Amino acid sequence: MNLAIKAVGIRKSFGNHEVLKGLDLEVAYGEVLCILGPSGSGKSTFLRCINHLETPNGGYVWVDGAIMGYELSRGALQELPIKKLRAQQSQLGMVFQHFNLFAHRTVLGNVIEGPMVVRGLSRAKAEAHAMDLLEQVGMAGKASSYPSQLSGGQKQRVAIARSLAMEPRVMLFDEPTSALDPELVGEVLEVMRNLARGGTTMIVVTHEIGFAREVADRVVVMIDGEIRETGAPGQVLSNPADPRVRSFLSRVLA
Ligand SMILES: Nc1ncnc2c1ncn2[C@@H]1O[C@H](COP(=O)(O)OP(=O)(O)OP(=O)(O)O)[C@@H](O)[C@H]1O
Repeated sequence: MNLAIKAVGIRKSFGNHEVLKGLDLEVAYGEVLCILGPSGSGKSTFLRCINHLETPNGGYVWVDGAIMGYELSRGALQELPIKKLRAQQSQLGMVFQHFNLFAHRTVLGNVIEGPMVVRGLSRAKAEAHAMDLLEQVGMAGKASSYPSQLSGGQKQRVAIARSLAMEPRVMLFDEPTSALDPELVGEVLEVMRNLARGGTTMIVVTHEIGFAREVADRVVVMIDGEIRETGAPGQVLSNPADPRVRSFLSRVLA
């Protein structure tokens, strides 16, 4: 069986600033991987390179065995035209720190938009599926509300349902709780915990060490554009081998 994600030698620079210094990562289907690390270590950039929201300057990413951003044409790799790239990207659900909901659409309208436009589902099918997903994230009762009528935690739960509606192979979360008031963090983590229990493949960039300890199958710690440590949460979080990882964790766990 293919890996869900395989990334090899991912490099990314902005001007002279080398943000990612050749990262390798493999994620199996059903796995939950949490990426931790200090602010500015390149976690978000890595996630954005995985789904080609940023084009890496070096290295390749495979999603279910297909190389992201390229196709083989006459024996050579050619960059994908934008339409094909968008189709590939839709295999990766992305949940951002800021929810990016359409303000002028209802909750239901937000969730059915992608499946109707991109997957070509009928309104009735898209609506039935969306209501199931809204039920799953505890938001079915707000289907006809507008985003401005929701709390941050509720908006993020809708954003998660909207990503799931595209039936992605992998869900990517980029600090999904860091813009939330502390009392709203728990409800979003609970939805993510349930997804993980249900077997969803997930890569989660997070500062929530407790969530990583409890839910992750594997934890990766990035420092200064490199993966410095990877392993089971118990081992990485309690007994890291790398001194810089030890120092980062002792700061955040203090
Ligand atoms: N589009 C961009 N243009 C220029 N520099 C960028 C861009 N995106 C990210 N960077 C820089 O890359 C570095 C890594 O940023 P990134 O957001 O990936 O870090 P992070 O580990 O996710 O940080 P945080 O935990 O604070 O979100 C930072 O120095 C940032 O300023």
